Amino acid sequence: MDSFEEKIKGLVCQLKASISKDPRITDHTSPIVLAVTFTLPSKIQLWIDQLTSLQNDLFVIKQWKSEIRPNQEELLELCQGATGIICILTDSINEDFLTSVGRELKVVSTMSVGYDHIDVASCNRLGIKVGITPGVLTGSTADITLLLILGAIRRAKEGILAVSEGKWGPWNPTWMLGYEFVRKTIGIIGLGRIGIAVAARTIPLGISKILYTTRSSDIGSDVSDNLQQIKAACVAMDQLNNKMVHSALGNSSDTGLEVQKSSLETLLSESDIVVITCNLSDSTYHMINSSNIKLMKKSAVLVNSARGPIVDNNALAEALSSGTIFAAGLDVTQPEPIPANHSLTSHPNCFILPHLGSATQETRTKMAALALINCISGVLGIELAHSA
Ligand SMILES: O=CC(=O)O
Repeated sequence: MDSFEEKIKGLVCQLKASISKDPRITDHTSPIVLAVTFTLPSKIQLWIDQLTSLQNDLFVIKQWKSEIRPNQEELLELCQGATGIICILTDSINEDFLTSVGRELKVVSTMSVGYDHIDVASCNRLGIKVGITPGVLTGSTADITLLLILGAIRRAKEGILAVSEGKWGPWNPTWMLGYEFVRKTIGIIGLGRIGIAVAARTIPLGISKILYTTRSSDIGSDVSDNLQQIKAACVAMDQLNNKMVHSALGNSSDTGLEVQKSSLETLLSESDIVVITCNLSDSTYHMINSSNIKLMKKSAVLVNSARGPIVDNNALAEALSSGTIFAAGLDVTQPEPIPANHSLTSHPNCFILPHLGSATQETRTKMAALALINCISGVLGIELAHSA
């Protein structure tokens, strides 16, 4: 965070110089307008407040402060004439919006790693930069994905419901059994930063094979080597801890980890845990549909921490009801929020969280810092730290 603070400090100094009324520094005639569509985490909001106090006829900050999200008309009103916009993933930054905002717009900086809510092709055509916040949310999103995997595979939702609904009877050896990870295969659809972090988190639980799809040619031997090393370290630790007793990782001589790129079909049919961590795009919309969900094992779980529309909800609801798959864990749905009376919401085998992937104090602060850095950089015409 310190390096982010330093970076923001430097950029704010440059911005201040640019909005100073000194004619030797100021070469722009229309004011710089920053539009911020939400209230940032407190540490970063302080920077926005500081900038707000500098407002003059060369610099204006407009910020949406209400808890209720703006509708499209209100969003446009807020952003009209903006030079830079800091937005979030629920703001629809489409072509109409971009052209209506006006010609001064230089940068749209979203506080998210996903950018399916922004028409990047139109931004490129109009010369508008698009800032995103990758990297800083990898760990927290991987953590919540692991929570979903565990919640689905160990029937957490059913267990919680049984307790709250008074259906917790006497201890029963065959009641509410799930599955474990030992010698299982995890399939990661879209093995990028988050996918790799998820895979790494499942290795200590006993996973022995990772299948993956990726847009790039493959993940590279360094990533694969790192995953192998995690496995070797976990097995060594397990052997040390369990010399005389049951080994948590199963057969202690089973030290290998297979890491293989595969087709979607092979991944779906061979994996015990299928995790979606890819981007939403035209080619991944409803990628998990009624025909390919049938390829999955009856005992398999499907986890989505990427974007809701990658999974066809109806197909998933049907697969859960018919026992085609064992359970699902979702941090994202289509739509969001998913209605409380939706068939997936009430499904006992569908463990749903309300898009909490990056929701930690630390991560959201870093994301906001990066979004601010990207926005000021774009306004000043400096290369963005991370662009779409
Ligand atoms: O979903 C969260 C993000 O894209 O940052």
